[in-house]
Amino acid sequence: MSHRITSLTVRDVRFPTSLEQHGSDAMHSDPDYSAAYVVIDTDCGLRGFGLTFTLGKGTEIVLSAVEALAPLLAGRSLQEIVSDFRGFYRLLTSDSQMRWLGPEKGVIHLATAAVLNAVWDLWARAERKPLWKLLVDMDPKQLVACIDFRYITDALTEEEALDILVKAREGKQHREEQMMKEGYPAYTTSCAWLGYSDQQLQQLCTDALKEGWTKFKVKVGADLDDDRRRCRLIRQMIGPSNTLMIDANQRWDVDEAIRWVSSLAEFKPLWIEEPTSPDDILGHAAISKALAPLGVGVATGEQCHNRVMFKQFLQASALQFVQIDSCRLGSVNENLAVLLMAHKFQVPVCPHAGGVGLCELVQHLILFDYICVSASLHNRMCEYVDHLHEHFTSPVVIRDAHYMPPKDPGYSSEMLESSVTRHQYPEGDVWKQHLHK
Ligand SMILES: C[C@H](O)[C@@H](O)[C@@H](O)[C@H](O)C(=O)O
Ligand SMILES: [Mg+2]
Repeated sequence: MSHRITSLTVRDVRFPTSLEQHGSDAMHSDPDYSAAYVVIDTDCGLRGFGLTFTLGKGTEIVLSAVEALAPLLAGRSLQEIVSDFRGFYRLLTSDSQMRWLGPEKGVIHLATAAVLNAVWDLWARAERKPLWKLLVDMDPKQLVACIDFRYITDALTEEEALDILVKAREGKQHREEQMMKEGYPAYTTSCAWLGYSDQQLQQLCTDALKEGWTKFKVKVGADLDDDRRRCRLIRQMIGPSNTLMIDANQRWDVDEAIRWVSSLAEFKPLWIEEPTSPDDILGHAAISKALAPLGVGVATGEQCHNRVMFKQFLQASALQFVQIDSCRLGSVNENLAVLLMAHKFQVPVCPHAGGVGLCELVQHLILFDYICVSASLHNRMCEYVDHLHEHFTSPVVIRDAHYMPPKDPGYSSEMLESSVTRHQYPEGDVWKQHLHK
Protein backbone atom coordinates (compact mmCIF):
# COMPACT_ATOMS: atom_id res chain seq x y z
CA MET A 1 0.00 0.00 0.00
CA SER A 2 1.36 3.41 -0.89
CA HIS A 3 -0.03 5.54 1.96
CA ARG A 4 -0.04 8.72 -0.06
CA ILE A 5 -0.33 11.86 2.09
CA THR A 6 -3.54 13.73 1.30
CA SER A 7 -3.55 16.38 4.02
CA LEU A 8 -1.81 17.70 7.10
CA THR A 9 -3.64 19.57 9.83
CA VAL A 10 -2.18 21.26 12.89
CA ARG A 11 -3.94 22.44 16.03
CA ASP A 12 -3.06 24.61 19.02
CA VAL A 13 -3.71 22.53 22.14
CA ARG A 14 -3.07 24.08 25.55
CA PHE A 15 -3.51 22.85 29.10
CA PRO A 16 -3.83 25.41 31.93
CA THR A 17 -1.12 23.74 34.07
CA SER A 18 0.14 27.10 35.37
CA LEU A 19 -2.97 27.44 37.54
CA GLU A 20 -1.48 24.91 39.95
CA GLN A 21 2.17 25.72 39.27
CA HIS A 22 2.79 22.34 37.65
CA GLY A 23 5.95 22.54 35.58
CA SER A 24 7.20 25.76 37.19
CA ASP A 25 10.93 26.45 37.44
CA ALA A 26 13.36 29.30 37.99
CA MET A 27 12.77 30.74 34.51
CA HIS A 28 9.28 29.55 33.60
CA SER A 29 6.98 30.62 36.40
CA ASP A 30 3.66 30.01 34.62
CA PRO A 31 3.99 27.26 31.98
CA ASP A 32 0.79 26.13 30.30
CA TYR A 33 1.89 22.81 28.85
CA SER A 34 0.90 22.95 25.19
CA ALA A 35 1.46 21.35 21.84
CA ALA A 36 1.33 22.04 18.15
CA TYR A 37 -0.51 18.84 17.31
CA VAL A 38 -0.19 17.48 13.78
CA VAL A 39 -2.36 14.91 12.03
CA ILE A 40 -1.38 13.48 8.65
CA ASP A 41 -4.07 11.83 6.53
CA THR A 42 -3.36 9.31 3.80
CA ASP A 43 -5.36 7.98 0.87
CA CYS A 44 -5.78 4.57 2.52
CA GLY A 45 -7.22 5.96 5.74
CA LEU A 46 -4.17 5.38 7.93
CA ARG A 47 -3.20 8.48 9.94
CA GLY A 48 -0.02 9.70 11.57
CA PHE A 49 0.02 11.84 14.74
CA GLY A 50 2.84 14.08 15.87
CA LEU A 51 3.52 17.02 18.12
CA THR A 52 6.01 19.46 19.46
CA PHE A 53 5.94 20.84 22.97
CA THR A 54 5.47 24.52 23.90
CA LEU A 55 4.58 26.52 27.02
CA GLY A 56 1.41 28.32 25.88
CA LYS A 57 1.86 31.71 24.23
CA GLY A 58 3.50 31.48 20.83
CA THR A 59 2.12 28.06 19.94
CA GLU A 60 0.28 29.85 17.12
CA ILE A 61 3.70 30.79 15.68
CA VAL A 62 4.72 27.12 15.61
CA LEU A 63 1.42 26.39 13.85
CA SER A 64 2.32 28.88 11.12
CA ALA A 65 5.73 27.24 10.71
CA VAL A 66 4.13 23.79 10.42
CA GLU A 67 1.75 25.18 7.81
CA ALA A 68 4.71 26.56 5.89
CA LEU A 69 6.32 23.09 5.81
CA ALA A 70 3.12 21.22 4.93
CA PRO A 71 3.37 21.63 1.11
CA LEU A 72 6.65 19.69 1.22
CA LEU A 73 4.69 16.59 2.27
CA ALA A 74 1.61 16.94 0.11
CA GLY A 75 1.09 14.16 -2.41
CA ARG A 76 4.14 12.14 -1.30
CA SER A 77 3.81 8.51 -0.36
CA LEU A 78 5.15 7.12 2.90
CA GLN A 79 7.38 4.74 0.93
CA GLU A 80 8.84 7.59 -1.06
CA ILE A 81 9.69 9.45 2.16
CA VAL A 82 11.16 6.61 4.19
CA SER A 83 13.11 5.02 1.34
CA ASP A 84 15.21 8.20 1.33
CA PHE A 85 14.57 9.55 4.80
CA ARG A 86 17.88 11.40 4.92
CA GLY A 87 16.91 13.19 1.72
CA PHE A 88 13.48 14.05 3.07
CA TYR A 89 14.90 15.34 6.36
CA ARG A 90 17.21 17.55 4.34
CA LEU A 91 14.40 18.74 2.12
CA LEU A 92 12.46 19.86 5.17
CA THR A 93 15.41 21.50 6.93
CA SER A 94 17.14 23.01 3.91
CA ASP A 95 14.38 24.72 1.93
CA SER A 96 16.32 27.56 0.45
CA GLN A 97 13.93 30.25 1.68
CA MET A 98 12.70 28.78 4.96
CA ARG A 99 16.13 27.75 6.25
CA TRP A 100 16.77 31.45 6.83
CA LEU A 101 14.36 31.16 9.78
CA GLY A 102 16.67 28.64 11.50
CA PRO A 103 18.57 26.88 10.22
CA GLU A 104 17.61 23.84 12.27
CA LYS A 105 16.76 25.81 15.38
CA GLY A 106 13.97 27.82 16.93
CA VAL A 107 10.36 27.74 15.83
CA ILE A 108 11.05 26.30 12.39
CA HIS A 109 12.89 23.33 13.91
CA LEU A 110 10.10 22.73 16.43
CA ALA A 111 7.81 22.58 13.40
CA THR A 112 10.14 20.09 11.70
CA ALA A 113 9.97 17.95 14.85
CA ALA A 114 6.16 17.99 14.93
CA VAL A 115 5.85 17.10 11.25
CA LEU A 116 8.49 14.36 11.24
CA ASN A 117 7.19 12.89 14.50
CA ALA A 118 3.88 12.41 12.66
CA VAL A 119 5.67 10.76 9.73
CA TRP A 120 7.50 8.34 12.06
CA ASP A 121 4.20 7.57 13.80
CA LEU A 122 2.62 6.87 10.42
CA TRP A 123 5.50 4.60 9.44
CA ALA A 124 5.34 2.61 12.69
CA ARG A 125 1.57 2.24 12.33
CA ALA A 126 1.96 1.09 8.72
CA GLU A 127 4.40 -1.58 9.99
CA ARG A 128 2.04 -2.37 12.89
CA LYS A 129 4.81 -1.91 15.43
CA PRO A 130 5.47 0.46 18.29
CA LEU A 131 8.13 2.88 17.09
CA TRP A 132 10.87 1.51 19.37
CA LYS A 133 10.36 -1.95 17.86
CA LEU A 134 10.38 -0.57 14.31
CA LEU A 135 13.80 0.95 15.12
CA VAL A 136 15.08 -2.17 16.89
CA ASP A 137 14.15 -4.36 13.91
CA MET A 138 15.68 -2.03 11.34
CA ASP A 139 18.91 -2.98 9.64
CA PRO A 140 21.87 -0.78 10.76
CA LYS A 141 22.28 0.45 7.18
CA GLN A 142 18.66 1.53 7.04
CA LEU A 143 18.97 3.33 10.40
CA VAL A 144 22.07 5.19 9.30
CA ALA A 145 20.28 6.16 6.08
CA CYS A 146 17.77 8.16 8.16
CA ILE A 147 20.49 10.44 9.56
CA ASP A 148 21.76 13.66 8.02
CA PHE A 149 25.50 13.59 8.82
CA ARG A 150 26.07 17.08 7.45
CA TYR A 151 28.06 19.13 10.02
CA ILE A 152 28.90 16.19 12.30
CA THR A 153 31.34 14.07 10.27
CA ASP A 154 34.28 15.54 12.19
CA ALA A 155 32.85 13.83 15.28
CA LEU A 156 31.01 10.83 13.82
CA THR A 157 31.18 9.44 10.31
CA GLU A 158 28.56 7.28 8.69
CA GLU A 159 30.96 4.32 8.82
CA GLU A 160 31.55 4.80 12.55
CA ALA A 161 27.82 5.01 13.17
CA LEU A 162 27.30 1.80 11.25
CA ASP A 163 30.08 0.13 13.16
CA ILE A 164 28.51 1.10 16.53
CA LEU A 165 25.16 -0.38 15.47
CA VAL A 166 26.68 -3.56 14.07
CA LYS A 167 28.76 -4.15 17.23
CA ALA A 168 25.74 -3.61 19.46
CA ARG A 169 23.88 -6.45 17.76
CA GLU A 170 25.54 -8.74 20.28
CA GLY A 171 23.17 -9.31 23.17
CA LYS A 172 20.39 -7.33 21.50
CA GLN A 173 17.77 -10.06 21.84
CA HIS A 174 18.55 -10.45 25.51
CA ARG A 175 18.27 -6.71 26.15
CA GLU A 176 14.94 -6.54 24.37
CA GLU A 177 13.60 -9.36 26.54
CA GLN A 178 14.98 -7.66 29.64
CA MET A 179 13.17 -4.42 28.72
CA MET A 180 9.91 -6.29 28.15
CA LYS A 181 10.22 -7.78 31.64
CA GLU A 182 11.73 -4.95 33.68
CA GLY A 183 11.23 -1.77 31.69
CA TYR A 184 13.60 1.19 31.49
CA PRO A 185 14.58 2.98 34.75
CA ALA A 186 12.94 6.34 35.35
CA TYR A 187 13.27 9.30 37.72
CA THR A 188 10.54 11.67 38.80
CA THR A 189 10.36 15.46 38.61
CA SER A 190 6.76 15.65 39.78
CA CYS A 191 7.50 16.20 43.47
CA ALA A 192 9.42 19.43 43.43
CA TRP A 193 8.37 22.08 40.93
CA LEU A 194 9.58 25.48 42.04
CA GLY A 195 6.11 26.82 42.76
CA TYR A 196 5.19 23.95 45.12
CA SER A 197 5.13 24.59 48.88
CA ASP A 198 7.36 22.61 51.26
CA GLN A 199 4.29 20.82 52.50
CA GLN A 200 3.29 19.80 48.99
CA LEU A 201 6.85 18.70 48.26
CA GLN A 202 6.89 16.53 51.41
CA GLN A 203 3.55 14.95 50.62
CA LEU A 204 4.42 14.19 46.99
CA CYS A 205 7.81 12.83 47.98
CA THR A 206 6.26 10.56 50.63
CA ASP A 207 3.80 9.23 48.04
CA ALA A 208 6.53 8.74 45.44
CA LEU A 209 8.74 6.82 47.87
CA LYS A 210 5.79 4.55 48.64
CA GLU A 211 5.29 3.97 44.91
CA GLY A 212 8.90 2.82 44.60
CA TRP A 213 10.61 5.91 43.17
CA THR A 214 14.31 6.14 44.03
CA LYS A 215 15.49 9.07 41.89
CA PHE A 216 14.21 12.62 42.30
CA LYS A 217 14.77 15.96 40.58
CA VAL A 218 14.32 19.29 42.36
CA LYS A 219 14.00 22.72 40.79
CA VAL A 220 16.49 25.30 42.04
CA GLY A 221 17.94 28.65 41.05
CA ALA A 222 15.61 31.40 42.26
CA ASP A 223 16.77 31.82 45.86
CA LEU A 224 19.76 30.12 47.47
CA ASP A 225 18.27 29.88 50.98
CA ASP A 226 15.11 28.31 49.56
CA ASP A 227 17.19 25.89 47.53
CA ARG A 228 19.23 24.83 50.55
CA ARG A 229 16.09 24.30 52.60
CA ARG A 230 14.32 22.33 49.87
CA CYS A 231 17.34 20.19 49.01
CA ARG A 232 17.92 19.42 52.70
CA LEU A 233 14.27 18.47 53.11
CA ILE A 234 14.23 16.15 50.15
CA ARG A 235 17.63 14.60 50.92
CA GLN A 236 16.42 13.86 54.46
CA MET A 237 13.29 12.25 53.11
CA ILE A 238 14.92 10.11 50.43
CA GLY A 239 17.98 9.16 52.49
CA PRO A 240 21.63 8.99 51.43
CA SER A 241 21.41 6.15 48.93
CA ASN A 242 18.63 7.43 46.68
CA THR A 243 19.50 9.79 43.84
CA LEU A 244 18.94 13.55 43.78
CA MET A 245 19.28 15.82 40.75
CA ILE A 246 18.91 19.61 40.60
CA ASP A 247 17.70 21.76 37.68
CA ALA A 248 18.23 25.53 37.33
CA ASN A 249 16.66 26.00 33.89
CA GLN A 250 19.38 28.42 32.67
CA ARG A 251 19.11 30.86 35.56
CA TRP A 252 22.79 31.69 36.22
CA ASP A 253 25.92 33.19 34.75
CA VAL A 254 28.89 30.84 34.68
CA ASP A 255 30.66 31.93 37.88
CA GLU A 256 27.38 32.29 39.70
CA ALA A 257 26.49 28.74 38.72
CA ILE A 258 29.73 27.41 40.15
CA ARG A 259 29.28 29.30 43.42
CA TRP A 260 25.61 28.40 43.80
CA VAL A 261 26.01 24.71 43.04
CA SER A 262 29.10 24.48 45.28
CA SER A 263 26.91 25.54 48.15
CA LEU A 264 24.36 22.83 47.30
CA ALA A 265 27.01 20.13 46.85
CA GLU A 266 26.61 18.88 50.43
CA PHE A 267 23.21 17.47 49.38
CA LYS A 268 25.03 15.28 46.87
CA PRO A 269 23.22 15.99 43.62
CA LEU A 270 24.20 13.68 40.75
CA TRP A 271 23.87 16.55 38.29
CA ILE A 272 23.09 20.21 37.89
CA GLU A 273 20.84 20.63 34.87
CA GLU A 274 20.91 23.68 32.60
CA PRO A 275 23.05 25.84 34.89
CA THR A 276 23.40 28.62 32.29
CA SER A 277 22.44 29.59 28.74
CA PRO A 278 21.77 26.45 26.68
CA ASP A 279 23.97 27.94 23.92
CA ASP A 280 27.04 28.50 26.09
CA ILE A 281 29.18 25.47 25.34
CA LEU A 282 32.40 26.83 26.83
CA GLY A 283 30.49 28.06 29.87
CA HIS A 284 29.16 24.56 30.46
CA ALA A 285 32.70 23.22 30.03
CA ALA A 286 33.99 25.61 32.69
CA ILE A 287 31.17 24.64 35.06
CA SER A 288 31.80 20.93 34.41
CA LYS A 289 35.47 21.35 35.23
CA ALA A 290 34.84 23.32 38.40
CA LEU A 291 32.17 20.95 39.73
CA ALA A 292 33.87 17.65 38.87
CA PRO A 293 35.91 17.61 42.12
CA LEU A 294 32.64 18.00 44.06
CA GLY A 295 31.18 14.95 42.31
CA VAL A 296 28.46 16.97 40.52
CA GLY A 297 27.99 16.45 36.76
CA VAL A 298 26.41 18.85 34.27
CA ALA A 299 23.31 17.82 32.32
CA THR A 300 21.72 19.68 29.46
CA GLY A 301 19.75 19.22 26.25
CA GLU A 302 16.08 20.11 26.58
CA GLN A 303 16.82 23.38 24.78
CA CYS A 304 19.86 22.21 22.84
CA HIS A 305 18.57 22.91 19.41
CA ASN A 306 20.35 20.53 17.08
CA ARG A 307 22.97 17.83 16.53
CA VAL A 308 25.68 20.42 15.80
CA MET A 309 25.29 21.89 19.29
CA PHE A 310 25.34 18.43 20.90
CA LYS A 311 28.46 17.63 18.89
CA GLN A 312 30.28 20.63 20.32
CA PHE A 313 29.08 19.99 23.89
CA LEU A 314 30.53 16.48 23.56
CA GLN A 315 33.77 17.64 21.92
CA ALA A 316 34.28 20.26 24.63
CA SER A 317 33.53 17.85 27.53
CA ALA A 318 30.88 20.39 28.48
CA LEU A 319 28.27 17.92 29.69
CA GLN A 320 28.26 14.61 31.54
CA PHE A 321 24.63 13.70 30.81
CA VAL A 322 23.01 14.12 27.39
CA GLN A 323 19.33 15.05 27.63
CA ILE A 324 17.80 14.38 24.24
CA ASP A 325 14.31 15.72 23.60
CA SER A 326 11.84 14.11 21.20
CA CYS A 327 10.26 17.42 20.21
CA ARG A 328 13.18 19.87 20.20
CA LEU A 329 15.53 18.02 17.84
CA GLY A 330 14.48 17.14 14.29
CA SER A 331 12.49 14.08 15.33
CA VAL A 332 13.85 10.52 15.41
CA ASN A 333 16.27 11.26 12.56
CA GLU A 334 18.30 13.82 14.46
CA ASN A 335 17.91 12.02 17.79
CA LEU A 336 19.54 8.95 16.23
CA ALA A 337 22.57 11.09 15.37
CA VAL A 338 22.83 12.36 18.95
CA LEU A 339 22.43 8.89 20.50
CA LEU A 340 25.26 7.60 18.33
CA MET A 341 27.54 10.59 19.05
CA ALA A 342 26.89 10.25 22.79
CA HIS A 343 27.88 6.60 22.55
CA LYS A 344 31.08 7.43 20.74
CA PHE A 345 31.99 9.97 23.42
CA GLN A 346 30.86 7.55 26.15
CA VAL A 347 28.46 10.01 27.74
CA PRO A 348 25.20 8.57 29.13
CA VAL A 349 21.88 9.68 27.64
CA CYS A 350 19.16 10.59 30.17
CA PRO A 351 16.26 11.98 28.10
CA HIS A 352 14.24 15.05 28.94
CA ALA A 353 10.54 14.25 29.24
CA GLY A 354 7.43 15.56 30.96
CA GLY A 355 5.59 18.47 29.38
CA VAL A 356 2.73 17.12 27.34
CA GLY A 357 3.52 13.95 25.43
CA LEU A 358 7.29 14.04 25.92
CA CYS A 359 7.26 10.91 28.10
CA GLU A 360 5.04 9.13 25.58
CA LEU A 361 7.46 9.83 22.75
CA VAL A 362 10.93 9.73 24.24
CA GLN A 363 10.48 6.33 25.92
CA HIS A 364 10.69 4.81 22.42
CA LEU A 365 14.05 6.46 21.78
CA ILE A 366 15.67 5.45 25.05
CA LEU A 367 14.49 1.84 24.66
CA PHE A 368 16.15 1.80 21.26
CA ASP A 369 19.28 3.38 22.76
CA TYR A 370 19.63 0.63 25.35
CA ILE A 371 18.79 -2.28 23.04
CA CYS A 372 20.74 -1.16 19.96
CA VAL A 373 23.34 1.44 20.94
CA SER A 374 24.53 1.85 24.52
CA ALA A 375 23.83 -1.62 25.95
CA SER A 376 24.29 -0.02 29.37
CA LEU A 377 22.08 1.18 32.22
CA HIS A 378 24.92 2.66 34.22
CA ASN A 379 24.07 6.22 35.34
CA ARG A 380 21.12 6.19 32.93
CA MET A 381 17.47 6.95 33.50
CA CYS A 382 14.62 8.61 31.70
CA GLU A 383 12.72 11.54 33.17
CA TYR A 384 9.11 11.01 34.18
CA VAL A 385 6.51 13.61 35.05
CA ASP A 386 3.05 12.65 36.16
CA HIS A 387 0.90 15.11 34.22
CA LEU A 388 -1.50 14.92 31.26
CA HIS A 389 -1.03 11.26 30.28
CA GLU A 390 -4.79 10.76 30.41
CA HIS A 391 -5.10 12.77 27.18
CA PHE A 392 -3.29 10.16 25.08
CA THR A 393 -4.74 7.08 23.43
CA SER A 394 -1.66 5.01 24.45
CA PRO A 395 -0.43 6.61 27.67
CA VAL A 396 2.90 5.59 29.21
CA VAL A 397 2.87 2.63 31.55
CA ILE A 398 5.09 3.01 34.61
CA ARG A 399 5.71 -0.03 36.78
CA ASP A 400 7.92 0.17 39.81
CA ALA A 401 9.58 3.38 38.58
CA HIS A 402 10.30 1.90 35.16
CA TYR A 403 8.89 2.71 31.72
CA MET A 404 7.28 -0.47 30.36
CA PRO A 405 7.76 -0.78 26.57
CA PRO A 406 4.72 0.44 24.63
CA LYS A 407 2.85 -2.25 22.73
CA ASP A 408 0.49 -0.27 20.48
CA PRO A 409 1.61 0.50 16.92
CA GLY A 410 3.01 4.01 16.44
CA TYR A 411 4.90 6.63 18.42
CA SER A 412 2.33 6.90 21.29
CA SER A 413 1.66 10.42 20.01
CA GLU A 414 -2.07 10.30 19.36
CA MET A 415 -4.23 12.40 21.66
CA LEU A 416 -7.86 11.70 22.47
CA GLU A 417 -10.01 13.72 20.08
CA SER A 418 -12.20 14.83 23.00
CA SER A 419 -9.14 16.22 24.82
CA VAL A 420 -7.94 18.06 21.73
CA THR A 421 -11.34 19.64 21.15
CA ARG A 422 -11.74 20.70 24.77
CA HIS A 423 -8.23 22.17 25.01
CA GLN A 424 -7.93 23.79 21.62
CA TYR A 425 -6.89 27.41 22.01
CA PRO A 426 -8.79 29.70 22.23
CA GLU A 427 -12.07 28.08 21.18
CA GLY A 428 -12.07 24.89 23.29
CA ASP A 429 -14.41 24.72 26.29
CA VAL A 430 -11.55 24.77 28.79
CA TRP A 431 -10.24 28.06 27.41
CA LYS A 432 -13.65 29.63 26.91
CA GLN A 433 -14.13 29.20 30.65
CA HIS A 434 -10.74 30.64 31.61
CA LEU A 435 -10.69 33.48 29.15
CA HIS A 436 -14.13 34.68 30.17
CA LYS A 437 -13.44 34.67 33.90
C1 LIG B 1 8.90 24.46 31.92
C2 LIG B 1 9.15 23.00 32.08
O1 LIG B 1 8.27 22.44 33.02
C3 LIG B 1 10.59 22.70 32.55
O2 LIG B 1 10.74 23.16 33.85
C4 LIG B 1 10.90 21.21 32.47
O3 LIG B 1 10.91 20.80 31.15
C5 LIG B 1 12.17 20.87 33.18
O4 LIG B 1 13.26 21.62 32.79
C6 LIG B 1 12.51 19.40 33.21
O5 LIG B 1 13.68 19.09 33.19
O6 LIG B 1 11.59 18.59 33.28
MG1 LIG C 1 15.06 20.58 32.91
